[in-house]
Formats: sequence, C-alpha cells, structure tokens
Amino acid sequence: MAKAYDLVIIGTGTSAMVASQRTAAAGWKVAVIDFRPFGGTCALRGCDPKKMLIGGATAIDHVRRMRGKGPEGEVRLNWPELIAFKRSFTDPVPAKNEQRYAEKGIETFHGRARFTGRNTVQVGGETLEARHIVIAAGAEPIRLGIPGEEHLTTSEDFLALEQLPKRIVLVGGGFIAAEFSHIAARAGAEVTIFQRGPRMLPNFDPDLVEVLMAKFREIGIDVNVDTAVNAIEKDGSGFVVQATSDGQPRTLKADLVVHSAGRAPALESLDLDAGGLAHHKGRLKLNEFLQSVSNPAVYAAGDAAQMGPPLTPVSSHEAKIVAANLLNGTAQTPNYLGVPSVAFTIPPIAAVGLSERDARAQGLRFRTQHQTASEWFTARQAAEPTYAFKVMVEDKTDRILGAHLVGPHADEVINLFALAIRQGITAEAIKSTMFAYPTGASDIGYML
Ligand SMILES: Cc1cc2nc3c(=O)[nH]c(=O)nc-3n(C[C@H](O)[C@H](O)[C@H](O)COP(=O)(O)OP(=O)(O)OC[C@H]3O[C@@H](n4cnc5c(N)ncnc54)[C@H](O)[C@@H]3O)c2cc1C
Ligand SMILES: NC(=O)c1ccc[n+]([C@@H]2O[C@H](COP(=O)([O-])OP(=O)(O)OC[C@H]3O[C@@H](n4cnc5c(N)ncnc54)[C@H](O)[C@@H]3O)[C@@H](O)[C@H]2O)c1
Repeated sequence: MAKAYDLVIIGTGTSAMVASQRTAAAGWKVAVIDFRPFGGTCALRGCDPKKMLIGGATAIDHVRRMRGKGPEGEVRLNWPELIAFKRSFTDPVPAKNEQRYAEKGIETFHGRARFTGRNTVQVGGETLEARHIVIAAGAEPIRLGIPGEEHLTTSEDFLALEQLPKRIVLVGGGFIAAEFSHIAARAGAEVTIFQRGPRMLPNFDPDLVEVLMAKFREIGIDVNVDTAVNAIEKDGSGFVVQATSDGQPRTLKADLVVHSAGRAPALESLDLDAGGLAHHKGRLKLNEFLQSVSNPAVYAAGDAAQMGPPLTPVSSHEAKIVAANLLNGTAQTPNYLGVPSVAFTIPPIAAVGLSERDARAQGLRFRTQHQTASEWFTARQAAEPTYAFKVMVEDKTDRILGAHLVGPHADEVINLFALAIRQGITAEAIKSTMFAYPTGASDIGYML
C-alpha cells in the first residue's frame, strides 16, 4: 500500500528545507527523502565547511602578510585540527535537521528515491504517492569521460581529508579550484591547476581576475590555462595526470587529484521517464514557474532545477517560489536580478549584476569606474595590495548595472551592491548614505 502525501520532496538541502517548512506550516502532509545524511550540500559538503577551512587559511595569511609590521614568528596550519574544527560544525547537522523536520511534522525517509509513476516515488521498499513532488536533489560532479576518472577526489572528500597530501592537482579552474587551491597553498601543499578554459574564474570580471592572479603566483599556485586533463593513472600510492596544454602533452605526478571541473543536476538515478518528466541533455524541462512542462504535479528547485546560478541563496529563493506556487496556484516566477556571487579566495573576488561585456552587448549606455586600489587605506591596513573594483552605472537611470570587486571585504561589500541592484537604489542615493568608517563599505562612495 502506498503512503499518501500532499507533497513529497526529493532531497534535504536548502531547497528541500525551505519548501517543506512552508508547505507543512500551511497544513500540508509532507515527506522528505535523502540517501545521504540530512542537511544537503551547503551545510555538509559545500559552503559552510569550505568557509571554515577558508577561515583557518585566512588567519594564517593575515599573520604572514603582517610579518615585519607587528606580528612576529612563524605560523602554520595544523590541518587535522582545522578539520576537527570543521567537523564540530558539520557532525551535528544531520541530527539537527532530522529534529527540525520532526518538530514540523514532516516525515523523513532515508534512501535513494526514484519515480515509479507521475505521482509516485519509491524509496527502499516503500512507495510514496503525492499530489505534488518537488525535485530538490541538488547537483553532482560531472562525468569527465576520461580514463582513470575514478581516481578523482570529489570536493566532498577534499573537505573531509584527515591529512592534506603534499602534491595536489585540481582539474578545472572555476569556483572550487580557486577556493581549494587558496586553502591548500596556505596549508603548505604544492598546488597545480589545469584549467581547460582560457582563464581562471570565467564567471568573474577578467580584469579583476587578472589582479587576483598575482596572488595565485605569490602563494605558489601553478595555474595552467588552456590545459585539458585527458587521463589519470595510478602510480604507486600516487597518480600521474596526463594533460594537453596548447596542443602539447603534459605529465605531472600528484598525491591527490581533485575534481573541480563542474557540477550538473543529480537526476540520473531518478528515472525521470517513469515520472513522465521531460528532460534534455541532463536537465529537466521546466516552465517559468519551475514546474515540469510534461507533468504539472512536479516542480524543481535549486541546483537540480538549474534555472538560476547554482548557489545557496538561489536555491532558497526558488524553493520559496515553488512553495508559493503549490500553496496559492502556479503564478510566481523566480527573479534573478542582482544575485551576488563570491569565490572565497584569499582575498575574495565578487560580482553582482551585469558583466561589462554583457552590458555593452545589450547596448546600454553607462559609465564605468574601474581602478586598482592597492594604495587605499582598506588595502594598506590589511597589508593586502590585491584590491580592485569595476562598477558600471547607467547614464539614463543612475542605476548600478554591475559591480565587481576583489580584495579585503569584497565578500561583504558586494551585498550592498546586490541590495542596490535588486531594489533599484541609485548611485546618488548610495553616495549620500553614511557608512561606518573605516570599513570596506566606506569605500563604496569612491567606487561610483
Ligand atoms: C564545494 C562547494 C562549495 C560551495 N560553496 C558555495 C558558497 O560558498 N556559496 C553558495 O552560495 N553556494 C555554494 N555552493 C553551491 C551550494 O552548495 C548549492 O547551490 C546548494 O547547496 C544547492 O542546494 P539544493 O537544496 O539545491 O541541493 P543540495 O543541498 O545538494 O541537496 C540535494 C540533496 O538531495 C539528495 N539526493 C540527490 N538525489 C537523490 C535521490 N535520488 N534520492 C534521495 N535523495 C537524493 C542529496 O543527497 C542531497 O543531500 C558550493 C557547492 C560546493 C560543491
Ligand atoms: N563560492 C561559491 O559560490 C561556490 C564555491 C564552490 C562551488 N560552487 C558551485 O559549484 C559549481 C561547481 O564548481 P566547479 O568549480 O566544479 O565548476 P565551475 O563550473 O565553476 O568550473 C569548472 C571549470 O572546469 C573546467 N574543466 C572542465 N573539464 C575540464 C578538464 N577535463 N580539464 C581541465 N579543466 C576542465 C572548465 O573549463 C570550467 O572553467 C559552481 O558552478 C558553483 O556554482 C560555488
């Protein structure tokens, strides 16, 4: 006999938590399913544990930058201690999550879910039948289709390493490669990045990435762009990485090879066809309401939906939209205006709104403030010369079209630009705002 629900959600990450709580609060009978410990990527295997490691590495980096300016003596990162500190946060997450679901009357199932019909999913030996199903299954590392890819360490495994090996190769040059390389280099590893694309961090402003690349060089990260990894071979206790760089073969020995070559919606095991769910090239076909185009009972949110950028605040926003559409009728669409993104390198790089290239491609008329600001107080007091910005303001409306920052506090200051872009606050209004001094935000007036 199938168990009956108003809503079954596949996943227990950010999207699932938000959607389940809102619908349960409205009196719906809700169940969530996960085959991993409850809590999802951000809290257990992504943003939060990563930020804890970045915190340790940042402390080391700050002391090193201040050498000869007060702080004295050698500091080094004790990796096992840092990982233990990270675990003090991550270990309690699954039990806390289970408790939150229980308190809200949301039923929980452990196991891999798959569709067996348009309104049914199976988990373990049980069949759950629901008026609606939300796919909040997140993303997983893409398959590279290269020999030896089974030797790759995932981002999940990297964040749980009890010891940090000496020679580390990162395959790919986006968010994960940038962040992990900055952590590992501060911890004393020899780090090499093989990035297939022509530059690192393609989601960020090229001029600011160029400023940040000086930091990669300074801390000894060997960045190879236009370099694709073709094969990974086992070599004793280590590996040999085979790559092609500008058409030339390249070989490198490593103790650890990390997958940082992209993630895609985790849909493979769901049996989408059994659920009557249209899909194309590994993506669900959804309408603007985040609803399946072929089965209106099913919605998706977060990384599994891949409608907006695969970031935690987007997952949360989409889950709110899905919950509203379920509860009040399908009418709301997600709004991706002013979604900030940060790569937590040390220092961080951040972006919100349009890139300069997209603003030009759209034929917009705007002024650009772009400067390397190593001599500004914010940079000097932190002994961090990596400090630059690019901000575009539309001529006609005085609205901010895009803001791009690299340097101390970029990860926090970008939020003020996000607020301005999303709420339509003009450059003049920001300039007339008083910001506490001396803070990262007190530089904003000079960036406009
Ligand atoms: C290393 C790393 C660092 C990141 N750092 C940041 C950051 O700093 N800031 C930021 O905004 N974003 C960051 N992200 C992205 C962010 O973690 C995701 O966008 C977000 O967690 C997605 O949430 P979600 O609810 O859509 O999916 P998830 O949190 O991934 O939840 C999906 C859940 O579904 C489960 N599941 C999958 N398939 C099935 C199935 N068939 N049956 C049952 N359960 C299933 C999975 O086990 C998982 O627990 C990072 C990602 C990674 C990998
Ligand atoms: N701070 C954050 O917000 C944060 C941090 C980590 C991850 N994430 C999320 O997780 C997702 C995945 O991160 P990611 O860094 O794995 O992917 P990414 O999409 O940021 O970068 C992947 C890069 O790998 C390269 N690549 C692909 N195949 C390759 C190969 N065979 N050899 C060499 N290079 C190859 C691509 O050129 C691409 O630039 C991101 O899209 C992001 O949304 C976010």
